[in-house]
Amino acid sequence: MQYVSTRGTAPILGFEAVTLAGLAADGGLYVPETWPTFDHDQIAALRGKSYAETAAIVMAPFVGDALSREDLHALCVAAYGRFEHDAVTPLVQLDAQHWLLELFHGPTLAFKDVALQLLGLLFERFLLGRDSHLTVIGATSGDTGSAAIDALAGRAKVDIFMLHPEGRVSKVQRRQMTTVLADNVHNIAIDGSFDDAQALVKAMFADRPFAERFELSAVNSINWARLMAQIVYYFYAAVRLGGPERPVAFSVPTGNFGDVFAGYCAARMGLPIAKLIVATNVNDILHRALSAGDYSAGTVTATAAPSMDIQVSSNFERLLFDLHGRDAGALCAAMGGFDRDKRMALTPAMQAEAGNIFVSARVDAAAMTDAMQHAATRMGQVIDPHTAIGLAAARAIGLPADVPVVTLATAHPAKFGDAVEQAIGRRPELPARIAGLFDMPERSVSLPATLAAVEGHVAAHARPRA
Ligand SMILES: Cc1ncc(COP(=O)(O)O)c(C=O)c1O
Ligand SMILES: N[C@@H](CCOP(=O)(O)O)C(=O)O
Repeated sequence: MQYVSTRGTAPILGFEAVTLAGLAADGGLYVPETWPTFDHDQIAALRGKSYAETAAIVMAPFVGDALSREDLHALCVAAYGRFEHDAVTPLVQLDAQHWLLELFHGPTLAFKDVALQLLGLLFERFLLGRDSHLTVIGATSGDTGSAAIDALAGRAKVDIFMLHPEGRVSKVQRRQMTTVLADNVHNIAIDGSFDDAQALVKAMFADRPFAERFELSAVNSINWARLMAQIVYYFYAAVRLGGPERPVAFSVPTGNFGDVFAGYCAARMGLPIAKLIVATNVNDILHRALSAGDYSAGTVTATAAPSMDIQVSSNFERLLFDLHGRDAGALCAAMGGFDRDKRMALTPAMQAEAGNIFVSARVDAAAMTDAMQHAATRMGQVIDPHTAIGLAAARAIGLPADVPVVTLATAHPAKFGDAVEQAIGRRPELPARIAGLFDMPERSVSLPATLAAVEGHVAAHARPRA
């Protein structure tokens, strides 16, 4: 499998190189040159397979000859061995039509572990025997940071610099990052929003001498390997609910458009998906884009679902690439306009094409609270604010009763204890794996959200290419 950049001028790469590269050198995002497909029988054959087996089968076409089948399976067994549920991503039935897909049984209690536990192992494998040292740069609104730090802490050939918006992540999220004191972990609290942090990451990649000197790589969903690993749980859940015979819908709490784009990839690969519900909070650029063609960024509003407080969603570019007929020139012009004006109009034809698979809903604070209360009192489930947004959207969209609707439960409620307590009057207990978090010392530096300040800090602490 080869990978092409959405901007069309970066080198075409294989899986190993694309994993280590993160962002493409032309500022674009890598996507598979063609979508591999699974036919009805291949999907049906996934029934009864373990999560690790399913993962190895679904990811094999993307990995190509970069790893043998046995090696890929062994890495999946190791990555998912750290999850606390035998099913890795279990389904919980809520009522006759609705299910939760619990993605938070990994080490840091959010769906990010599903991809990042594997990515940490892939980095290690691909760096083996190379005279190379990666400098991983990441931006987080809370969950990617903790999951990436857990996956990379102490690894000899990687340093990780993680930027989070100061004061805009939950206390548990912050401490999951800042209490990891391994020498190769560098936490940076920036004076700005997640969008500012993400823009700084992209600016560091765009500074090619800097990017090459420090061998930059990415752990955000700009890295194709992140999305690839997230495709698996769509297959895993769908076959458990009657797929491929019965199409299943998924409701996805959405910020950077990575998780729901993984669902789109699954659909492109042949998985019968009835609809992908893009659930946003009041930071609703994606809802406006999909429902009215208005892709225009406003200012970020801080909410009780901070991991979705995003206006400029990186992975939307991957969808736009397909909506532009994979014409990189047209996409570059559109993205150039968006960078300049902070707005882009989707044509009616693009809206119609996206509407074949996506539908969207905007969930405000009251509807989110209502969903948390409804889940707790009527369904016996304590859910986190992000999951609540997915569930509220699933109920608001109202798909036909014979379509099973799976809401992705993206984080454990204990990560957002204050918000959960405020909504349902009871605080979720901290799970054992993070019980000591509030007794541990923290390490982080605060920096202004400027390229000079952040590059200066990275340069002072990273290991440049020999
Ligand atoms: C708990 C949680 N839910 C939902 C999201 C949104 O996912 P995505 O950014 O892939 O759209 C995030 C952040 O990525 C998150 O941390
Ligand atoms: N919500 C995310 C934001 C970064 O998203 P990513 O999927 O691109 O890494 C977070 O929790 O950090």
